[in-house]
Amino acid sequence: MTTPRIAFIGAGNMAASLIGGMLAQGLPASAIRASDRGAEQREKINREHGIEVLASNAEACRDADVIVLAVKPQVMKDVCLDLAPHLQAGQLIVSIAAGITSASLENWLGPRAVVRCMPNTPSLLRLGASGLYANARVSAEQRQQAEQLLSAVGLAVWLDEEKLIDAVTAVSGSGPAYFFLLIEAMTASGEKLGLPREVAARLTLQTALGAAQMALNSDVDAAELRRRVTSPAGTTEAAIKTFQAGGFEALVEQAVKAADHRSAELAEQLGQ
Ligand SMILES: NC(=O)C1=CN([C@@H]2O[C@H](COP(=O)(O)OP(=O)(O)OC[C@H]3O[C@@H](n4cnc5c(N)ncnc54)[C@H](OP(=O)(O)O)[C@@H]3O)[C@@H](O)[C@H]2O)C=CC1
Ligand SMILES: O=C(O)[C@@H]1CCC=N1
Repeated sequence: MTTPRIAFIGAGNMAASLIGGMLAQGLPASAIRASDRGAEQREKINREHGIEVLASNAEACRDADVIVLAVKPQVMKDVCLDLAPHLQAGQLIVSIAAGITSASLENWLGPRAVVRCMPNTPSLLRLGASGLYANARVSAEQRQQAEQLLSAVGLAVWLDEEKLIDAVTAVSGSGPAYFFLLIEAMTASGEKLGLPREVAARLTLQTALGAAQMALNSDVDAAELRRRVTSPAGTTEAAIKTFQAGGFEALVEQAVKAADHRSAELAEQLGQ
């Protein structure tokens, strides 16, 4: 397959993570263009990634094979309505916005091949996790193009049901922030116990990395790996009992459900 020309509309945090990951994977900088309304942001992305970053969304899209819509959900409608007259036949629209349905995008852009995708920021390190959903207009070649782009920056999983993008958003789209919160809390706790902050942070991070690698490479599940750390009447048991007494699992479930709910709510609020 030839290298697709990609245009990113909105060059913020998530676009930068995807662009950085794609370049690191070997995509030439000349294959990627972006646009952003902020002059400072345009300069920053151009400086950091060596790609062309334009002020005009329409110009960024000209002759692109794949157009990645990477603006906030709240401005998506206006961006799409402005862009619609400038789109060319055969262009694939990939939206990474939380909560904006493919039907809304087609209302604003006209009938289009649309892939909804929910990536996450570790894509920058090519350790991303994305869920993808294609509408019925997406051809087999376009499906492959979308998969090629997202699998270049990590795990890419297709979903048969668009509704499940809300769940992906709640688990892996927002997920890095949950782990960062745990890292922050564990580091602060280590510091309170007397460790220098830097030492507490490094121990926490290496433990997070080691635990994730172990779980990925193991043929037993996370619950069994946890049991293997937890000696009867030992220190881990004391900590786990405290987590459970505080309702840890139920709290995680509530938090993930809140993100899923918010994604559906965004679709209702912003989809008209
Ligand atoms: N951040 C994340 O972890 C993830 C985000 N997403 C989705 O990605 C999308 C982008 O999020 P994120 O990168 O965090 O947001 P950012 O605000 O960092 O990026 C969006 C960029 O688009 C610019 N922009 C706004 N309006 C326009 C316009 N009319 N034309 C061109 N550029 C414009 C913004 O400029 P300005 O700052 O001036 O508004 C900003 O630089 C969202 O829809 C979000 O749901 C999906 C997965 C993960
Ligand atoms: O918080 C948000 O709405 C976006 C979507 C997933 C991660 N960040």
